[in-house]
Amino acid sequence: MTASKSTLITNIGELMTQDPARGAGSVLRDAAVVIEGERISWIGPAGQAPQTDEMYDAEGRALLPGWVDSHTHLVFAGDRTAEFEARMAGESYAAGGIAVTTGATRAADDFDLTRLLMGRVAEAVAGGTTYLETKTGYGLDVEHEARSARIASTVADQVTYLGAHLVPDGMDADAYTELVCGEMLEAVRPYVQWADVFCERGAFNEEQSRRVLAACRDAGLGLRVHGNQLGEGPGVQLAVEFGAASVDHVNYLADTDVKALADSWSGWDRAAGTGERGTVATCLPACDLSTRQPLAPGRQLLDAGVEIALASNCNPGTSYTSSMNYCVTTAVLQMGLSVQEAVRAATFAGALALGKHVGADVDGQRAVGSIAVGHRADLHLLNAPSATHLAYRPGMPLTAAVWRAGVQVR
Ligand SMILES: N=CN[C@@H](CCC(=O)O)C(=O)O
Ligand SMILES: [Zn+2]
Repeated sequence: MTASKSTLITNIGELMTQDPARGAGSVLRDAAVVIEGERISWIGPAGQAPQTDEMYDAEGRALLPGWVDSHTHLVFAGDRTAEFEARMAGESYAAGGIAVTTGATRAADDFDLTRLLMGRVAEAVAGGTTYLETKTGYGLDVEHEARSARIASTVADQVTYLGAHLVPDGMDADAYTELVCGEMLEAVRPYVQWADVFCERGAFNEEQSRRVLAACRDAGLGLRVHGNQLGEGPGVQLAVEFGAASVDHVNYLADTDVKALADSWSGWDRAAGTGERGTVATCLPACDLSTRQPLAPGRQLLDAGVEIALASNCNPGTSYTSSMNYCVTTAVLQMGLSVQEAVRAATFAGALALGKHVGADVDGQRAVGSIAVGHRADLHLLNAPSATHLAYRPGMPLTAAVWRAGVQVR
């Protein structure tokens, strides 16, 4: 066996590790990092760095963990510009638009769907995303959900089954829910790690959502929920009750929802990043802006003790961007998060939402979302001396270089 190539990234002006184990030392100055193969093998002061095969001079710029985008819908064909234009002219978002994308997705062949997905992942990676979840949900029959799951599994790091995205036109909601929990679940099962349900007015009600979550849990899948996007509803409570890893959107929360989420984290030490984890509240600010919904109450949730993640929700209906830089910028400028909090939400907490946050070699896969020895070498070099520039210089092209599993991909 040949030894892995080692690369020293040195002269890092600000190294934001997002490793809670480092406590107050989680931001290092004049630092260096060594990558060996796909993993991080050393972190420390630049002056004490070991000899390596190769060297990369960061020229005093800031190095962060690569973004972990824990919520995307990238397996689709077609275009919804007209719907977006109507929304900008005053229409509100409704779940029914999903049917338009379903028609176009079913009509695309495997080659085109794969090409479109790969192009979108490449865009995300070029923007600093190094670990990415994506969902089915634009197939909505057994054949096309299974095909979406299979194609997604060849490109994304993790795949979520979202057969329960919309009841297809002409189908009875209960009969469709039955299909989602039975034959469709069996067909996608080899390709997916997670299941999700769009628990919302116009999509799946509480009872149907409960059936989907129970069936998918019994099939051994991890759970996530689209909840409380368009109004208050049962999504958050269901997610907590089922021990879902994440509930996403969380725009309209009753006090009891915030309490349920906070209670799920009562055994967790946020500063140390250890303990019994709860249900992450995943905020999707790009979606909130594109649908003109109030931004999710990220500040309130953090203050209540909830771990919040930021994700792009890249999809053709409500959020046609995979820019995590943009999500972080918005979280700081408009949601009241500090830069540290926003970066943590888009890295460490994203990994938490996908179960990939602690230790190395969890289930044979390395942890992501923080820069620590043994973790996957997923790194994002900014074209700026500090992460603060993400909010200070909104919209600027701040991604200078990206390493994904140890390979420089940009
Ligand atoms: N809310 C449900 N699903 C997507 C939107 C899907 C669509 O409109 O195509 C979301 O997360 O926003
Ligand atoms: Zn979504």
